[in-house]
Amino acid sequence: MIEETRKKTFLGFDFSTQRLKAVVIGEDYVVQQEADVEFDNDLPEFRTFGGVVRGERGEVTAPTLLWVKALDMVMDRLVVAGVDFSSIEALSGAAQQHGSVWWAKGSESKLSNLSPDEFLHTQLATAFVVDSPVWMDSSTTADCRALEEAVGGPEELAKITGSTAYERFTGSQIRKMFRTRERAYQATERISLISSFACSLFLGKIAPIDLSDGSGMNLLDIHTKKWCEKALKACGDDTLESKLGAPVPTWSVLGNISPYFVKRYGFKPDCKVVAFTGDNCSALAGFRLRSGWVGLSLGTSDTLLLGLSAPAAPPAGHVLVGPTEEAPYMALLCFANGSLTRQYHRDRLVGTSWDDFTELLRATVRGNMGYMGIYYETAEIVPRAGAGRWVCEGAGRRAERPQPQFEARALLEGQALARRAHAEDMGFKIDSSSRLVATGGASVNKELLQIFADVFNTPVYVLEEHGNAALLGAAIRAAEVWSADAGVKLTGSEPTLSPVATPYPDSEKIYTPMLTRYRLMIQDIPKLQ
Ligand SMILES: Nc1ncnc2c1ncn2[C@@H]1O[C@H](COP(=O)(O)OP(=O)(O)O)[C@@H](O)[C@H]1O
Ligand SMILES: O=C(CO)[C@@H](O)[C@H](O)COP(=O)(O)O
Repeated sequence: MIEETRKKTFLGFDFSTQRLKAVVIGEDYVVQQEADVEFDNDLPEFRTFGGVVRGERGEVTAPTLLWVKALDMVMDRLVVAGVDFSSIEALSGAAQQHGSVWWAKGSESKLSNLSPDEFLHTQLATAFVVDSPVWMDSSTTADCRALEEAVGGPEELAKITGSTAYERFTGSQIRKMFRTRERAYQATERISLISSFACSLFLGKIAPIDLSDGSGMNLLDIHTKKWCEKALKACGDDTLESKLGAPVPTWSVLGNISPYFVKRYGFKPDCKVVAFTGDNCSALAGFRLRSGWVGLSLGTSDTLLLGLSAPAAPPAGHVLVGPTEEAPYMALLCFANGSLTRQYHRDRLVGTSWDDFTELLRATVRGNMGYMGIYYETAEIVPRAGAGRWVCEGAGRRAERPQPQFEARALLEGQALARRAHAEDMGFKIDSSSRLVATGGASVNKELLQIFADVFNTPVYVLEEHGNAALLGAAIRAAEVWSADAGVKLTGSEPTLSPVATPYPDSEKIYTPMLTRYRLMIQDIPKLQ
């Protein structure tokens, strides 16, 4: 490795559900500038709520052009923040997982001939055949069952692809498009994940899908790291493989940045674009979790993540190819009712202030005098269930009109109990070396993290450097992949973890019986088939 003195910086993006974030780090991995664009408020013309548009039968989509316009906007905000684009050696990114982008015929040629004098969104206005189905979509149950059957059953599909069929996974979404909108399918030149779509904008051509995010499709053989032929055949026609392109390791340098960015923003022509990946994969790369540590992403979804050394087929949740060479595989468990559900009930119970919600929580005790609740404002992924609310008192009776303070705690304790119960079903074991490492928008809420610490009976940490591990992970991956590729040593080191919540000594006594009650409660919830 050589040491160089010229200033080197790295750029990371996170195209998550509700906003687009960007960060510039130095070669010491210290954050230098950042910017973000919130879809609902900054781009109201797309009429999204929480970054998405909901249909009547579980369809959840986002207008693809919204993300392109958000990129135009975030780039301008980085300019205003004083970013010197000429010092950026490499960039990478993360994006919400599973969602698909349907590129119209001729769009790759548009991507490679962009005029630097105009915004991306005006030039790509006709580049997408349909809006993008996203991870909250629950409209493909029939396609999931058909995919499982075609591959030899749910266990076989899980053995091959790391997961039984899930509605939001891209394979069943593609199958639904092929089955119900065949003209749109046929008019499609390429299908990207949201991560590889975002990467394509920087690369000036369609970027390959990376193996880690590609494992969230139910189409990839996570052992051979190639598309599973039977799964492809079940989801589309013989053009599907070429529509997807061959997947690549997440740590690949895909090429130099497109001339559009060089001319419009002053990037160096040899600034490298490193493959983009899923936000949870990127968070895992940002966390550097040790054995026994679990990542807890509290973004729009609540997601639990852990690194694995081998691709064990999970009884619940998903196994993905890992995002770095050090983390060959990862396990993931995703709950759809995360921040937006907390936010909805905060608004209902006290209005728009998190401080007022905290006051409400403080009027209750840990264990909530027996009140427990399960609140789904959107179809839940784990367990598979439709929207609904189930609140009961200590004696197990349905609580008819619980006071707002009991509801506030029942919501948060119910969520944490669900995370623990289903993590245990996935094989997660708690011992004295366990830790939760939290990230995402809600990880600033100390009371919420205290509830997680108590329910898991495990200390909770956060990253000192940044509250968004997916975003920081994207910039660090750009730096590390560039460093290995260029043979140039960087000074950055492991992120620092700070403790934010420690379990009280009586936590186990309070929450173990509640865990049993949670398991009984979910048996009575009508499941989606
Ligand atoms: N103080 C807080 N307490 C709890 N949740 C919060 C707080 N501040 C922000 N949030 C939640 O963070 C969410 C956004 O998190 P973020 O990680 O940006 O989402 P995503 O990455 O999915 O777009 C919002 O929906 C909001 O409810
Ligand atoms: O579907 C999943 C993971 O399987 C979600 O976690 C999405 O990746 C959305 O992420 P956030 O926007 O909630 O971070």
